[in-house]
Order: sequence, then C-alpha cells, then structure tokens
Amino acid sequence: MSGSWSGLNYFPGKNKQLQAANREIVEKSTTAVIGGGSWGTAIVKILSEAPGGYPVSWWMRNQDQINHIVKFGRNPWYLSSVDLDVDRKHISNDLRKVISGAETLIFSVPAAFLKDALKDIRPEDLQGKRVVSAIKGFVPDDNMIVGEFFNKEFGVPFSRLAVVTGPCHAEEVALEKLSYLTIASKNRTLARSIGALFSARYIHVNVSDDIYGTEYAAVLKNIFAIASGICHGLGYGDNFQAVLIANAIQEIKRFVDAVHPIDRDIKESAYLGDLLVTAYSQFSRNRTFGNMIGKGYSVKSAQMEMNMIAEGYFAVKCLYEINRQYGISMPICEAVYAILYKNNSPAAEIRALSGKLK
Ligand SMILES: NC(=O)c1ccc[n+]([C@@H]2O[C@H](COP(=O)([O-])OP(=O)(O)OC[C@H]3O[C@@H](n4cnc5c(N)ncnc54)[C@H](O)[C@@H]3O)[C@@H](O)[C@H]2O)c1
Ligand SMILES: O=P(O)(O)OC[C@H](O)CO
Repeated sequence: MSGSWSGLNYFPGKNKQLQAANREIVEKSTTAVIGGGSWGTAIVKILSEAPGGYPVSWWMRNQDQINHIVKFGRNPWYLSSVDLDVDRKHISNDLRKVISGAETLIFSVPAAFLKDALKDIRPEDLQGKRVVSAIKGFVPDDNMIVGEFFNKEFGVPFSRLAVVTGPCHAEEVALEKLSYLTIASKNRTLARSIGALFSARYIHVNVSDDIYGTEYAAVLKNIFAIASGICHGLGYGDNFQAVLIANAIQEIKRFVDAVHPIDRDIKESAYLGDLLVTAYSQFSRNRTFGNMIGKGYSVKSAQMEMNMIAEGYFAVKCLYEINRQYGISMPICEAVYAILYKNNSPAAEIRALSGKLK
C-alpha cells in the first residue's frame, strides 16, 4: 500500500471543480478548533476565511484571552497581528459545550496538556464526530501519538480520524505565505473533506493514508530540530547541520518503517519537508529551544524564556521509552535525551554524536 494518494490541488484557478466537489462533502456543519496557541489561531484564520464561510467555534482555556479576542478580534498572545473573522459568540472555555455544538473537532492543544484539557470529556461526547489532530507530539505516560490516543482511549474509529501534518509554521500562515499541508486518514473521503476545509489561496493540500507514519514523523522532527538548535548554539556551522539533518531523516525512516511498515516515500513533504522547516526555520520553537540549550541555558530557564511550547522536549522522553521495545538505532535522539533528561554536557554529547554520523 502506498503512503500517499495524489495531492488535491487547491490552487485558485486549478481544479476548481474538484474543489467545489470536496466542499460539498464538508457540508455546513460547525468545525471546532480546540487550542488557543499559534497553531489553533492559524487554523481559525484559515477556516474562517474560507470562501464557503464555514461556521467555526473555538475553545481556549483562558477567559482574559477570550475577552480580548471578543473585543478586538485578535489573539493577544499568539499571532497577535492577525485579524480574526470568527463569530465571537462561539469562543468559549467550556470544552463540552464547544464539542457538543460541532461535528468536526480540530485539536491543536500541545500534546503534554491534551489529557488535562480532555479531563471532563467522555467517549460518548466524541461519538459520531470527526476528530482531527493538528498536534505534533506524543501523549505523555501513554506514549501514544494523538490519533492512536483518540482511537484507544475515546473509541474514535479510524474512519472518523484524521491528522494534519506538513511543513507549515503558524507564523507563515499569518503572513499568508504559500504553505503545504498533508491530511492523513485511513478514510479517503474524510481526508478529502478535511482537505477542503483547509483549502485556501495560500494553502495547498495533499492527502495521504499514512496516518501513523506522517504523525510519527511530525513528532520526531521536533526532536531533531532541538538537536539542530543545540548544534547551532554550540557554534557548529552549516556543513555540520547538513550532515545532522541527512542523518535525522534516516533515523525517522528507520523508526516509522519499524513501527508502521508500509510503502512510503520519506522524501515527501509530510516527512522530509516538515523536518527541514523545523530544523532550519527562524520560526521553529524547537530549534530556538535547542539553541538556548547549546548556549548554556538550563532546560527550565529556556522554557521560561519562551512563551511557546517545544514539543520535542516532551517527545524525546516518550520516544526513549517507546524505543526500548524496538531498539532502533537513533543516536541523535539519544544525544538529545541525554542532554535534556540526564543533564549531560551538550558539548560532550554532540562531540560524541559527531563520531557516529556519516
Ligand atoms: N505553531 C506551529 O506552527 C505549529 C504547526 C503545526 C503543528 N503545531 C502543533 O500544534 C500544537 C500546539 O502548538 P502551538 O504552536 O499552537 O503552541 P504555542 O507554543 O503557540 O502555544 C502554547 C499553547 O500551549 C498552551 N499551554 C501552555 N501551558 C499550558 C498548560 N499548562 N495547560 C494547557 N495548555 C497550555 C497555551 O495556552 C497555548 O495554547 C503542538 O502540538 C505543535 O507541535 C504547531
Ligand atoms: O517547528 P516548531 O519547532 O515551531 O514546532 C511546532 C510544530 O511542530 C511545527 O510543525
């Protein structure tokens, strides 16, 4: 089985009939975005600007943040320059209410806080809903990717599960820079219909059936971006970075091929593209966090310095535990784990790692 189906091209002026057909699949049901960070804000922007004008509701924890958005139409803390054309009546910190009023739920809460956000939600609340994860992290303790977590813990069938991946930073969505997303699901119709929701002048959508592989790759690349940042912070140059990332994609391939062996092309943008943007972009949270570690910040002080979440910090611990079962060779991830969780010297760990890279 191949990992990806043909891309749905949503560029304006091309494949307009296909676009219209997919929009019909979406219907006019409400879509709820769950999470008030940068990615949730970017998703609200994309959905609420759609030519079809789909109804969007939005959950976030903080009432002050909600009050500000209601008053000024902007998120005070994330992507604050973006005007949000969202119906202000539909922003709430009551998750059960938001979920009950929507047919499609798009989750963008960092994985580390997902269980806490869902603490009052029961499997029945998600019954019949389409559940989409835009999260790129492992659920701590369970050590599961998010799609798997919704399937196992909430009984959401794979026919109603999809994930959003691809090299797409919220900050560039805010600037309406052309970006590519991949919607992965075992259910082709669902993937196409979620793809139609995300269709925008500046968003190109691909669809894939590799729900496991794309999600694992999206989580792992955050760890490699931390490694990239650490090396930059230590003073390694572009020559070394290129070798690091070339080795990183091989680590990703070894891992996804072992945990979910299907025929996939790791060079596609949902895998290699996502790694590249996170490892090199000025907008990368994980690279920024790693850079601070390389420069000598402690984990705590680097986290405090950032108002944003570096998912790779949490992911590397889960990966370390998952990989006990598989024993896959992942020297870069091991070095990041040793630096962040064993307090090993970044300089010594990267020096030792450099001898293992090719
Ligand atoms: N930012 C992006 O460009 C981007 C792109 C694709 C996927 N993602 C994924 O989206 C998810 C959300 O990331 P983001 O970039 O929106 O986050 P962010 O770093 O912009 O914002 C942090 C978010 O974490 C929340 N948070 C912080 N502490 C919390 C706590 N104790 N309990 C509950 N929530 C808490 C904040 O309210 C905020 O919503 C992540 O899994 C990330 O990997 C982000
Ligand atoms: O690219 P980063 O480091 O900002 O990570 C956030 C998301 O995982 C981006 O895909």
